[in-house]
Amino acid sequence: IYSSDYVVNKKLPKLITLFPFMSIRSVLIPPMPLFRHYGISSTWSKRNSIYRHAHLKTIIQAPFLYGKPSVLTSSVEGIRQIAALNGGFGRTDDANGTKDLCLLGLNLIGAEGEQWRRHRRICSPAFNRNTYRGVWDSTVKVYEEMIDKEGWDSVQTTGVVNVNSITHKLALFIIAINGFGMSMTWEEQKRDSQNMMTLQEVIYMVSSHIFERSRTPKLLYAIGLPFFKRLDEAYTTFDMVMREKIKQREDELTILRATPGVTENEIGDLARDVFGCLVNSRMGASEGRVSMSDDEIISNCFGFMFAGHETTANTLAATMGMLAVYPEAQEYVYRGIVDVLGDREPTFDDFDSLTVVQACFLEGLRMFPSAFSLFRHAVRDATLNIPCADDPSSTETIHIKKGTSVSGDFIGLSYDPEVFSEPNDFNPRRWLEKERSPFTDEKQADEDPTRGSADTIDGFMNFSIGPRQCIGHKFAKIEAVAFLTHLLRSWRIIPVLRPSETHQGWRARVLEPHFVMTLTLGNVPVKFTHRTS
Ligand code: HEM
Repeated sequence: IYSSDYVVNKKLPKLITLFPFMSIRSVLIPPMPLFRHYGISSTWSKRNSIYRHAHLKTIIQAPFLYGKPSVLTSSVEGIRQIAALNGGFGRTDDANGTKDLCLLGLNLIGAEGEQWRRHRRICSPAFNRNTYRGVWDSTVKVYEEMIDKEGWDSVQTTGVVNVNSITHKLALFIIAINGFGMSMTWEEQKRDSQNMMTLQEVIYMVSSHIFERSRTPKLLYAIGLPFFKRLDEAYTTFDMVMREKIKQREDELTILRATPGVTENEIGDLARDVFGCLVNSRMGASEGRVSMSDDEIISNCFGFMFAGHETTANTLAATMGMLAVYPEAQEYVYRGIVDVLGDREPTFDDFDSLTVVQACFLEGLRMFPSAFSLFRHAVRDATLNIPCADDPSSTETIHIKKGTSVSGDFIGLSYDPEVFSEPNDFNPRRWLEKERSPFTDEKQADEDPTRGSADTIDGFMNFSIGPRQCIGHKFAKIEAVAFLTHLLRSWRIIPVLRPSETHQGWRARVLEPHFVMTLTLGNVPVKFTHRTS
């Protein structure tokens, strides 16, 4: 069933399953390994082991009850090839949910070909130093508000805190502030006298029910079920607020542009966030620049919310969870922060020097790749040339028929011991090979001219690679580094253990993700103890 119509190489090892890993049935039906149904979390539960016998680190996943066979690869070269723009693999597909993300109009995530190029050309300049400074500053502001409103400033130890709820709120706020130009406060807002949803509720609702919105038949709205009424209200309000914001920002920019003597820098200041840059890009359209419609601006902001909220929040929660499991790594990161800052407050300009915090976040992302798979399908008959695992100097060509799904497995890659030694250990130091380790001789470390960069490790792709690489990767890193630096310099993260539970036992119980569109963590219970206590 799988060799002739889809994948041509019969030699590839096949993992026979009941359904495809990535299918609605895999999400809905709990795993039953006895019946060869492993569920959507298969690549996590098997980590790298499914490739152990595959001499190409590439297998065919062959469902026998329902669905088409697909190719799954954790090979660095394989993932590079499927991520390339002209390699014969496309992203947008009904099956992988990208089309749902265009429910408000075309955007960067859902576009292909020339349309994608246009969106990327307009969106890329919006991720600039001004925006990043805004991301840092707003993260610090939200952090300070959190400390104040949660009452942490008057205690030495907090009660049990679910880290995940903090990081989700933080990440959503930072996207709303910098992606849509909205203002958000940590304290819950109150509804007005007409009981209209607050802006926070609107944003929560819109960001967490994308698939319900795109896949539910209109009839359910017509019946007037309360949930769908609220969903409708949220989406309608979101659309209205965004249109008003576009108009308002456009008016401000028009006035500024018409003022004699105003420099491009001053205009840039007003277009200070991603949203402002998208609006501003349109103002130059008459000068021959490419531009976007209102719908496309709104849809792109919506896309940033989807792409940047859960991913950043889950990675931050996982990183903090791992820091709780590995207190010595936490002390290492703390000492790295003190090395850079001493007693003074961190600023955006410290970002490049805070390599140890960057490393900590990258290590969290390696161990929990929130975007866990690179979904592609062959848009024509295509080939992959993959080095053999047992002899990397020889390659094998895999022929793939048009229409076959091909996934890059970031979990398999991240836990491949040939790419990351001791992959089950949380080890931020691996990103800073040349960084001073606490055990290195002081003088020798100071003389090392290459010290100090959290460079990416060859083979790390959890922000993807190639032309469609995550446009928000630096946005996410800056947000994470600003938050973790502030938190870790004042607080120790301690896991809330059950009686006689070990740190590793806590890790196995708590840091076990579940999967929908992203790799997601549940409740991550910790305590924070002030470092002065
Ligand atoms: C830890 C956080 C993040 C992770 C792990 C992550 C991961 C990824 C990955 C793997 C892709 C490529 C998907 C593919 O090629 O099919 C991607 C694309 C994308 N990401 Fe992120 N992302 C993160 C944060 C963000 C943030 C904060 C934003 C926006 C503010 C963002 C916006 C996007 C967009 C718009 C794309 C599509 C780019 C294109 O197709 O040209 N991401 N992300």
